[in-house]
Amino acid sequence: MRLINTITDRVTRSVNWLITSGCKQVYDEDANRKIIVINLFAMVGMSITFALGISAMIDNDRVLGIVLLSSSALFGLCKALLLHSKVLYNHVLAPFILVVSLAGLMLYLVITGGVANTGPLWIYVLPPVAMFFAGVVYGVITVAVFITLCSYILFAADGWFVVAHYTTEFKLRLLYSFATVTFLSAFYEHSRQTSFNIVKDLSDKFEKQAQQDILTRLPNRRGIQQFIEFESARARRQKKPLTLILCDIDRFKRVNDQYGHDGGDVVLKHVSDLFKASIREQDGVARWGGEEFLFVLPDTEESNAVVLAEKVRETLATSLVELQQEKVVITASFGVAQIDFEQGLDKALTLADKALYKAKEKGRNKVLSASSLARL
Ligand SMILES: Nc1nc2c(ncn2[C@@H]2O[C@H](COP(=O)(O)OP(=O)(O)OP(=O)(O)O)[C@@H](O)[C@H]2O)c(=O)[nH]1
Repeated sequence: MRLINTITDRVTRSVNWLITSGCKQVYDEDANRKIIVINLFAMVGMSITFALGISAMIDNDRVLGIVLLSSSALFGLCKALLLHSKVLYNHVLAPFILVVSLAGLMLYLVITGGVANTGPLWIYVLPPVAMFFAGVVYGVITVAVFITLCSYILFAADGWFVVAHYTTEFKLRLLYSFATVTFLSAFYEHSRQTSFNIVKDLSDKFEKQAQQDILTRLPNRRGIQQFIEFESARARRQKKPLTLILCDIDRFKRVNDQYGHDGGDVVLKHVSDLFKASIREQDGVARWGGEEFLFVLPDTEESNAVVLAEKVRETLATSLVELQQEKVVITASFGVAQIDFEQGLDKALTLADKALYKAKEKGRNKVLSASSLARL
């Protein structure tokens, strides 16, 4: 049983690796989905053309055999390109080779008729594949070039170029039906792309909303998380300091009790606007909880963060907020802690929280740093 599980697990992982090679996190979902289809198409195309090529060779049809085996090799090349993530633009190069080799193979089948004149039946594969891999514009251009070449080969060059014999009705209907399939494929791909873009825009909008606090327009806890992780990684890599300031509005419950929830919201907006205006472009500030805010200050030592917190504290305390025709003084307390990368982010947050608690304890409207706690 364990052996079967191990084998199933290995097979699943190998198949997964084979069909997802070339996918990258930096590409959007649609691009990665295309890469998976390219992988599948290249593998299926490589296998089928290889089998047909060997069969043609056995039947002594050397030219068809060589063409099919060459196509198989080109499909294999697409797969190999996707396996090598270091090849630049491999996700563009692979579908290009795939579409061009497919078009070449289809032209060959039209010219020679393939097996018993059934070759042209395969050309309907080209429009949906070209549209999907190259997009509507390049797909239509590719298919237009293909139809032009086909028309020339079937009509103008007839007699010396086309090896297979087709009736004029067959040739005309082949081109009409091919043009119809092309139109339908372009229409389908355009609708698919449009629907994808609408869904993506909506999903981006919802994602943004989920990361932003509606009242203050500041990032919320979830929204600042990515920024903290990114800046932590950068600070650790570049051996630069990164400091956090946790801030809590003083006696906010009283504001709510006295001026109502709407009055409290006005204060939250006032404080947020003031915080946003106080930081540098590279800094981040978020609404961490109800009346709690978190500043993330890259390339800043704890002592410098204390200076900034002092400045913000003083500006807030001196900028009065108008609530029900009254000018109200709003103050806040601040806890500052530099991240020690040996101890991690959570430890710095705990220290900042402790410093903030101490600042409240010492009478509020104060700034305290984590390192000053030891001296208290
Ligand atoms: N208006 C408003 N109030 C909120 C919001 N989120 C949290 N609050 C209120 O904020 C208040 C926080 O009160 P406490 O945690 O007791 O703290 P405090 O009154 O600020 O006292 P200290 O922190 O000790 O100075 C609570 O009454 C919450 O209901 C919000 O979005 N809008």
